[in-house]
Amino acid sequence: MAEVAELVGVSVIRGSAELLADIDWQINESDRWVVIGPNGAGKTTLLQVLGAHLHPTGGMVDLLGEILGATDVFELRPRIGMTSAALADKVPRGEKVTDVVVSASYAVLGRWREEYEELDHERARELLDQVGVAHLAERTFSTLSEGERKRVLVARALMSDPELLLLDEPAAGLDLAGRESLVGTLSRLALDTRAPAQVLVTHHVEEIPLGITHALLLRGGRIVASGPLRETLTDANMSETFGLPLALTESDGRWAARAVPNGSARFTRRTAAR
Ligand SMILES: Nc1ncnc2c1ncn2[C@@H]1O[C@H](COP(=O)(O)OP(=O)(O)OP(=O)(O)O)[C@@H](O)[C@H]1O
Repeated sequence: MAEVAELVGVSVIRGSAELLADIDWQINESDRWVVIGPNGAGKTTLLQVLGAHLHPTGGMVDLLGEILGATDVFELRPRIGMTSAALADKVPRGEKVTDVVVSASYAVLGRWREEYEELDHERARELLDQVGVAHLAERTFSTLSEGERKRVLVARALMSDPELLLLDEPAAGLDLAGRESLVGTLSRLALDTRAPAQVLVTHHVEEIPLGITHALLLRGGRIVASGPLRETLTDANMSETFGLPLALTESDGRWAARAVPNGSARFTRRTAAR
């Protein structure tokens, strides 16, 4: 099984704040990971490291066979597809949807003087079709709804045929119908054996698409648990991650979580016993 990324003892420190500590993680070609954790857990920081946008303070990061710090990140980044709210904010006003997608071939945002081949445009249209927004290709990105923008950014992330796909809270801010529809699209992507290795960040187990194989739970910059999805996504691990007694249920591959009423005494006993 080919390895896509390996992190050994990774830490990120800013001033006196430890954003990430002791992160050991291996991602293989066929893996589809979900990273779950509360606000401020370090999820986005971890994704920034995986996207070669942030160099860690300590430890070793091997991305697609290249060691961060000893490789040209500008050659590495196009091999990694990424979506995030920060990226959406950087799309220039007035940018056409099809150009938001096609410009990913050069790992730039905002078309300027690059010359694209007709094949690139064809691929952009195919990808927009794959995520269900082909009809919006000629629209201006800033006129799209939140859900439509998220889909366009997934198409953009796939444009360079990446070997690793990073999705930072792809369903955040969507209404129920929008979330379910996007989770359906992401499920097809996760289940597609030809698709690249994937890492999806979320706060909510309800947003885990079908096809996700592994979970990494993060709290305070440290891994609480990581491994195959069903072994990792347990009541005990999730309760520790969110600091709240939680009960999880799974039905047909979709997950839900709720706080356990009067569960605090049980939770306190269990965590105190560690
Ligand atoms: N430059 C910085 N200096 C100090 N602290 C920082 C810096 N950048 C981020 N942080 C802190 O690091 C922590 C982790 O941030 P990060 O954005 O990775 O968390 P997250 O899990 O993605 O959070 P959220 O779910 O709220 O998006 C937060 O407490 C944040 O305030």
